[in-house]
Amino acid sequence: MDNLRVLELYSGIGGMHYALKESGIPAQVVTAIDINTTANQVYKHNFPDTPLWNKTIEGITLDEFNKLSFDMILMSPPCQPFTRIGLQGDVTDPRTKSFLYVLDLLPRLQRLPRFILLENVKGFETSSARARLVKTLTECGYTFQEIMISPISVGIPNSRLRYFLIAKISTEDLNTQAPSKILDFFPHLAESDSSEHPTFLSPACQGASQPEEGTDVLFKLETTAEAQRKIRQNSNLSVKQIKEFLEPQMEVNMEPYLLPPKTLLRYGLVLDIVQPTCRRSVCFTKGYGRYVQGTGSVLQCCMETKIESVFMGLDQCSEEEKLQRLLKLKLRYFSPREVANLMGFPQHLIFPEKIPTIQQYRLLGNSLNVVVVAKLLQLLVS
Ligand SMILES: C[S@@+](CC[C@H](N)C(=O)[O-])C[C@H]1O[C@@H](n2cnc3c(N)ncnc32)[C@H](O)[C@@H]1O
Repeated sequence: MDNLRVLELYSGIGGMHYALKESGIPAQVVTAIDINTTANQVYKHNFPDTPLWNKTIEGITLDEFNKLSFDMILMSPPCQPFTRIGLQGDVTDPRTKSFLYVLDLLPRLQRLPRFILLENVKGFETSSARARLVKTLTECGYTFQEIMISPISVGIPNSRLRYFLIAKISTEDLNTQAPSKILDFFPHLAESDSSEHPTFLSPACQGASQPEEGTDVLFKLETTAEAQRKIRQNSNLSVKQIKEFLEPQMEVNMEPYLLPPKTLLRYGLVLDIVQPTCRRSVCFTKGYGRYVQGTGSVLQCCMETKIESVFMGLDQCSEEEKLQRLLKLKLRYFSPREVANLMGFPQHLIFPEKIPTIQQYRLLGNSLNVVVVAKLLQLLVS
């Protein structure tokens, strides 16, 4: 396959670019676009040779897009209009404007890109923006699959349930498209008769129910409850332990990351605490390190202290005793490098020194799981 020309919209720190590299697909990002100057500094630092436009997407003309002549669009539009805890402004939220512009532009491009991958939060799947996306893709002749997936399903002990849509231009009669169903597991890619049309089958399906002969199996999937149960079972077995994602030097350098007494006293009972041997952690959001509740897990570093002995009757303790007990656990934040590890970023993602830790968490919290996207890209382009 020739090098694909890829347009990376809403590029942030380049999560999509890393996923593209990780996927092994021969490709080059011809342009990345984002308006966040801090994210752009990080992007530029790590991908100095990629043209990066510090512009609003809706300010770029059809002509400018046509000149880029791209085969693939990778994009993570702003998610605030769709988050369950937000106002859910959806298409009326000004932050959706640029995405609507992209949808408006797509049918008018001189040449439709062959592939599209979109990432967004849970909540997007029920939005009007998603309905418009699906309508546009259908009208343009794309076949697509929607998947809601978390890194746990690729063996990474971190929750980050996200909506993904992968779309491929199709010459098929649109009426024969597979009915749209949002999958909640990772389809496995099976050998396909035609290199043009991959077959997506669950492991449970392989060797069992083969696709009907002669069917276009672009996004044909085994979705029985039994198959899904087996996949979950299998994937749980292979989830790695948190310790595989930790930085060795943090053992001697954890002081700046320890939770301060005030935080322990105020939020001790609502912390999500994990140990190095755990096979789970909660999603790291952009507020990690600044806010405590619901922004990400914290790590217990002193394993001699039993967690039950700390929390048993804690709410009846005096403030002083409460603090003494909690301090014994040596709770710390994950470092940005460790968060990046749990999000599948390679070691060579470097934050320029001038980017403060809190900003690094912020940028990572806005980004995506690289391994999950890489696997989706392989599914899409194989
Ligand atoms: C969910 S984040 C995407 C993060 C990215 N995928 C990454 O790996 O870091 C959305 C990004 O869209 C950018 N953005 C929002 N509105 C924009 C617009 N109108 N034009 C260009 N970029 C925009 C934000 O600055 C932010 O970096």
